Amino acid sequence: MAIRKRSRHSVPPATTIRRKKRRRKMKRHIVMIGMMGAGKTAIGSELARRLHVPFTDSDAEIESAAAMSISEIFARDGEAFFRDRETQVLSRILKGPPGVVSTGGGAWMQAGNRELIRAHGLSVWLNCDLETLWHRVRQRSTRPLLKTADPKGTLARLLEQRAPVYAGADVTFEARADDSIEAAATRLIDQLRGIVPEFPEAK
Ligand SMILES: Nc1ncnc2c1ncn2[C@@H]1O[C@H](COP(=O)(O)OP(=O)(O)OP(=O)(O)O)[C@@H](O)[C@H]1O
Ligand SMILES: O=C(O)C1=C[C@@H](O)[C@@H](O)[C@H](O)C1
Ligand SMILES: [Mg+2]
Repeated sequence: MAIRKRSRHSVPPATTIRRKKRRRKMKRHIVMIGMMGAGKTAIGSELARRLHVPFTDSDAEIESAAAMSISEIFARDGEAFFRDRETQVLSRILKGPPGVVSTGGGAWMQAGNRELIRAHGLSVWLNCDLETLWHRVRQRSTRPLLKTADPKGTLARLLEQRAPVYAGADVTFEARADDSIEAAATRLIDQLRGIVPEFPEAK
């Protein structure tokens, strides 16, 4: 049987086409860090959806493992207990398949967690101003650290203490009060595309 040679202009075999269409795989996690209300969960889940990668939220994982809300865990077992669980859960998530991981607002404050995150992912600080944070968190009573006589003052103090440590993240994303979650995710994707070499194509 005669074997026909492919011309320079012929259509490539189906296998080549499939290989070209296959999505680029992320090699490391993208880890969202920052204050409560900065949008780690909201923007993180939108980012994961657009990149077609798994999304995990450390707060949600702790709550489902304990079958209790974070407020209940703080009230029954205390903050130190919660922080231990947070480290365990983060370690498990970060050793799993790469995706977008949203952390709790205090996770980056522990040196051991920062090491863990640096070993497995790219950290992204959602930098957000106090007024925007307050506007977002004041409606809901799900943040135990804000159950004080002056929650806005507490939020301001936490922001002041934490901002210099958050600033050690690999990437700083300037969260804007007037962005929608979708618009923020689009800006973040554009910013990350220039930083992450194997960045997957986004929707
Ligand atoms: N542009 C925006 N970016 C982020 N969040 C927004 C935006 N606009 C509105 N929101 C709302 O603000 C809230 C942000 O809270 P979110 O739970 O995502 O914060 P978080 O950083 O995960 O906080 P926590 O540390 O408490 O988990 C959500 O209710 C979200 O719907
Ligand atoms: O800022 C923090 O320390 C916290 C933020 C939330 O995500 C939760 O992890 C918890 O309420 C503590
Ligand atoms: Mg969250």
